[in-house]
Order: sequence, then C-alpha cells, then structure tokens
Amino acid sequence: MTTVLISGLGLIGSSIARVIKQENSEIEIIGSDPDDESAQFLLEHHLIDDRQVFTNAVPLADFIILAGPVSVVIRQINELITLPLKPDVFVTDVGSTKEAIMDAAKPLISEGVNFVGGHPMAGSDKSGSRSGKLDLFDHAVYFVVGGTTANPKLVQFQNLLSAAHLRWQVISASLHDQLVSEISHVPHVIAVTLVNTIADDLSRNPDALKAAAGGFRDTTRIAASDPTMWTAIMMSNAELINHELSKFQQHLSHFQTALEARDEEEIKNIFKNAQAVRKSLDERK
Ligand SMILES: NC(=O)c1ccc[n+]([C@@H]2O[C@H](COP(=O)([O-])OP(=O)(O)OC[C@H]3O[C@@H](n4cnc5c(N)ncnc54)[C@H](O)[C@@H]3O)[C@@H](O)[C@H]2O)c1
Ligand SMILES: O=C(O)C(=O)C[C@]1(C(=O)O)C=C[C@@H](O)C=C1
Repeated sequence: MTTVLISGLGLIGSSIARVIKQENSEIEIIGSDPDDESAQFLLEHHLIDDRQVFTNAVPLADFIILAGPVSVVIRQINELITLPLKPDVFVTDVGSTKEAIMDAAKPLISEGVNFVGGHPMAGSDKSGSRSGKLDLFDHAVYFVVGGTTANPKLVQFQNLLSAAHLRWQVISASLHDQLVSEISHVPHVIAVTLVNTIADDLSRNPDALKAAAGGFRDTTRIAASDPTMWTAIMMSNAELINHELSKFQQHLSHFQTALEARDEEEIKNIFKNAQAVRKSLDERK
C-alpha cells in the first residue's frame, strides 16, 4: 500500500488530497495539521484516512508533501533530517518561494533523500480545508525545482495528481523566485496597500466601501488572503520583492508626472501599453 503524508491541511494541502483521492482512492493519506477543524473536516469527508502528528507520520510515508506556510515548510525540512525515513521516500513541498526552501533541503538531499521543490500556480484568497477544491489546480502551471523526468518517484508523484491535468514546468529556484516576485508577490503587496490606503481615507465613513464595484473588488480580492501565509512569503523573498517594488514606484512616479503635467498623450500611451499586455494574457489561456 502506498502512503502519502500531507502536512498542512489548508487550501492547498486539502485540494491535493481531493485530487489524489479522485483517481487513486486506494492510496492511504495521512494528514497532519495542528488545526483540529481542518483535519476533522477531511476525516469526515474521507479525503484523508488518518490524522497523526508529523513526527509519527513521517516514518510511515512513501510520499511526504509539505503544505504549511513557507516558514513551517523550512522548519519541517530541518526536522526531517533528524527523523527515520523510508529508504525510497519522495519529499516535496508546495511553498510559494523556492530558494530558501531548496537551501534548507540541501543537507537532506546530500543524505541521499529524494527531495524536489514544487509550487502549484493556482490558489485563492480563501484558506483552510473547507475552501479546498478538486478543480483548484485544473490545467495550472506546477513549477518543479530540482527534479527531472529521469526521477521515477517524481513521475509517480505527478501521476498521483493526474486528475488535475497540470502543466509541469521545471525551473531553477532563482528564476522561480524572480518570476513569482513579479507575477504574484508584488501584486499582493499592491492590493494590500491599495486597500489600506482607501480604508484610511474612508475611516470616517465605512459604508462608502460597500459602494465599491468591480474595479476595486477585482484589483483587491487577494488582499483578503491569510496574513500568516503571506508574511512567510514576504520574509523568504524580501530582497527580490523590494527590488520589484522600486520599479513599481518608478512607474507610479512616471504616471504622476504625466498626470500633474496633464500630459494626455503620455497617459493614453501608458494605458494602451497596459491594455495590450493584459489582453495578451487572456488570449494565451
Ligand atoms: N493560497 C494560495 O493561493 C497558494 C498557492 C500556491 C501555493 N501556496 C503555498 O501553499 C502553502 C499552504 O498555503 P494554503 O493556501 O494552503 O494555506 P492555508 O492557511 O489554507 O493552510 C495552511 C495550513 O498549514 C497548517 N499548519 C500550520 N502550522 C503547521 C504545522 N506545524 N504542521 C502542519 N500544518 C501546519 C495550518 O493550520 C493550515 O491548516 C503555503 O506555503 C503557500 O505559500 C499557496
Ligand atoms: O488566486 C489567488 O488568489 C492567488 O493568490 C493565487 C496565487 C497568486 O496568483 O498569487 C497565490 C500564491 C501562490 O503561490 C500562487 C498563486
């Protein structure tokens, strides 16, 4: 019997459990999470078969999927070095940054443990196991760091997730973190900053926020995400995010200069450029 340990039964961990059970119901999934409510929900819905503490579950697992916040993933990788593991265990994670995680995994890898970093490029502003969905990852890119198709256990792991029809992409940790700083982390900071700016301005009239239509809602949905998860992401990719934020500030200053000068042509050029780029994103889908 194949045993999969999922540590972290929130949005991503529970969605992975759903995907595995969809086509591989015979696989035993052990869930591990300090949150009783998330674990209980998955047990009741037969999406995990058992719940155990991390240290007890690790020696039983053929596949270990670390799905807690990035800071917890790093802590658990360090813990794995001290725990008894099955000789051919495959260890992976789903964390949103990869350099810090791959660095933490170096001692484990040099002990011969089959560790491959991972990151599904799909998610939501919701958290917890109730929010997980079978189709959360449908046709999404799934980044793989440190793995090749010559790794039979990685291929088995990919087969476990076949119900999600993922688009697997091998990438280096540094390129990954650069890319996600631009397409995920900075957008998050901007959404959060926008909400806080407006909230300050509207503090004496809270009902005004309820009038917000699609524009505000679409640009700020992700600001409702879990602060613990996002703080861990910021802490582990701070330098690149900071660098990208400086570029953002330059673009913002450029826009302000054009606005102050009532430079109609430049304002329209800025909008035209963004429109073309944003439309091309939908065409490529
Ligand atoms: N939310 C997204 O959109 C998204 C997308 C891709 C990857 N990720 C990454 O996936 C990971 C999980 O994110 P999520 O959205 O599922 O968050 P979540 O908040 O829904 O779930 C995280 C879970 O980890 C649990 N946890 C905390 N400490 C733990 C510990 N010591 N041992 C075991 N579990 C522990 C929490 O109780 C919670 O249930 C993060 O590393 C995140 O960066 C998130
Ligand atoms: O769709 C969302 O709500 C997300 O925030 C998903 C999202 C992102 O696109 O930034 C969030 C974090 C991840 O690591 C990957 C995906």
